[in-house]
Amino acid sequence: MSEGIMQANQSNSQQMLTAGGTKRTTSFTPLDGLNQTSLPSENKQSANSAKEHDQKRTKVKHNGTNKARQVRKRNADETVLDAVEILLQRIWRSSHEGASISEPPKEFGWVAGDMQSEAAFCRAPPVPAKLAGDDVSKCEFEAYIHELTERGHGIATLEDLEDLNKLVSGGGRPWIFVVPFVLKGEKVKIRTVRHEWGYTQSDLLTVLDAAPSRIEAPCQYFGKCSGCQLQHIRYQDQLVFKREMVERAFINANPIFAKLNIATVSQSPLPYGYRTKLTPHFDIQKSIPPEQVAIGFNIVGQRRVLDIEDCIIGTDAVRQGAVKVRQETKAKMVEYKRGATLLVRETNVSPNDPNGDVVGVPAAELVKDFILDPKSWVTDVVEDKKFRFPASSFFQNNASILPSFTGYVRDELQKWGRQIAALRGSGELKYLIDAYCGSGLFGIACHSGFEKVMGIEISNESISCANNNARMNGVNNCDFILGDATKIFEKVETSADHTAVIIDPPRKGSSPEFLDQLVAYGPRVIVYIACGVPAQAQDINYMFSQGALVIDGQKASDTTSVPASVYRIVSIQPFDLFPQTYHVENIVILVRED
Ligand SMILES: C[S@@+](CC[C@H](N)C(=O)[O-])C[C@H]1O[C@@H](n2cnc3c(N)ncnc32)[C@H](O)[C@@H]1O
Repeated sequence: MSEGIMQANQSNSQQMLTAGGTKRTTSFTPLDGLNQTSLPSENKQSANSAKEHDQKRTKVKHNGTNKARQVRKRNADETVLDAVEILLQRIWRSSHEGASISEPPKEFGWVAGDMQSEAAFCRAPPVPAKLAGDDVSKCEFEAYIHELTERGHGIATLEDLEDLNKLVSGGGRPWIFVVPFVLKGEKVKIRTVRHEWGYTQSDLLTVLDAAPSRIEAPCQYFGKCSGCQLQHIRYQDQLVFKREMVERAFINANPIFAKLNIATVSQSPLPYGYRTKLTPHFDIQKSIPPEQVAIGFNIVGQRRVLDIEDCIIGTDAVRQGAVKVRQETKAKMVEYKRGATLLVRETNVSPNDPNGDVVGVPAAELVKDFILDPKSWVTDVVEDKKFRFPASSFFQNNASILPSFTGYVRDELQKWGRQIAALRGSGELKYLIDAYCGSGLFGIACHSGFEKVMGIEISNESISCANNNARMNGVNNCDFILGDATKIFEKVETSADHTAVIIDPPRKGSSPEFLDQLVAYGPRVIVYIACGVPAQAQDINYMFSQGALVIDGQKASDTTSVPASVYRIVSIQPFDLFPQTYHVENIVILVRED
């Protein structure tokens, strides 16, 4: 077995796809069944777990703004339905501005809140005649892109904007096509793939009228590889898109969140060459000779692997490592009985001795290298601090943005500490809780100025890293403990008046159990960091529904709870940790009202 193997992949019996090596222009060669609304397996898993979590949250206590979503149908991609809803609502409202009716009529379909009825979906949209037969695939149309989903897929109709306005303002509904790699305002040629509930998946054939923010994607695999979705969009416009997506996630959670002010997305210093970790993989199939096995990433919407020689979002060190592990693995492919996932991770080593101890070497003197063994240790550098952790465990993957990311949290904590002290005389922040602390990144980066930092984390391995990292950096006021985040409140002895809490849960968000205890404890400041913004927005809406959050001076009208503490949101700052992909990290700061 290669030292770079993390885990066996499930092999499948599909045919191998020969990698396309040509640079993409505005014409696309559609892969059979290519569409982005079928999620790559990793995303699908996280989407599923987020859904389970949402349901739990909804069951426990929920404001109910998204009730309708529970009844939406099996295969439909929620993000598509959301984007369609937003598009149709926008058009309908703009054409009825000033009119006495403020809501679309009920016959309008799911837009009018008639989402409980499956019939509403099927009734309204006229399926184009060409698509009405049994075989809906491979019909070609010219279509117009009016909106993007939160994953960057285009929502297209056969009507241009003017005709769409006429149709929708008259209460009609267009048929919807979902198309990858397009931009708002573009006219494109598409080929249909299959029907889903309320829309038709399609491939992009040609861009007929390109949007001004369209650029040539620099990666030869873009459009086939499932890793990146936004390379065809100018970087500054990717940031605009991501800000809109954060806004949309919050408004989806509760329309009152339209009142929130979301800052411009803080950009990554490196839009390419930023990823400090890559996990190429391969499948073994009897029908494929070992020398032809593809090593790379999944093809968009499929479980087949695309052979990828180089991934340009990787750092230089990671790209070198990827070339090496690929060569080594190909050379002994004949030995593999099953597929596997390979790991390449950037690390920092002593300039004089790459295998030597880094503990005594100042962070600024370390140099970049790569490692391939999941059991070996990585050293990452963030500002003047070193962080060590096993190569297979979690750490933020964009080192170029981490100084401004952690620096922002530290500056905000200090700023609010000063403001609270100025207002209350002696109310400064003295204690910090770092919940879901991983290997101690935020607790250690923000420790100065606090008397004590306490972290909690469910992974045994990460918690021992966190304590070692504090020691290695000469940080003496941190104590990281093993446990479920919900247990932290049993152990906290510090006064809530002097305490700030950072929470940085996994993509599925936190839990009502944690949030209830957080509000009952009532720290002065809460910093909520999230890579799963929809789940974060749901968590914040949960606080709102419990009466623990005021928005623009307003409390949830239907709450009967009397919370122990009430917060207001003082900032929402997204950070682009994942350029070229639809992912975004978001930091919400809440300050207790007194
Ligand atoms: C998004 S990571 C953040 C880690 C850390 N804050 C960082 O930035 O490096 C989420 C962390 O939460 C941990 N975690 C997941 N569920 C947890 C739970 N119920 N209680 C405590 N920690 C949990 C995971 O092991 C993971 O380290």
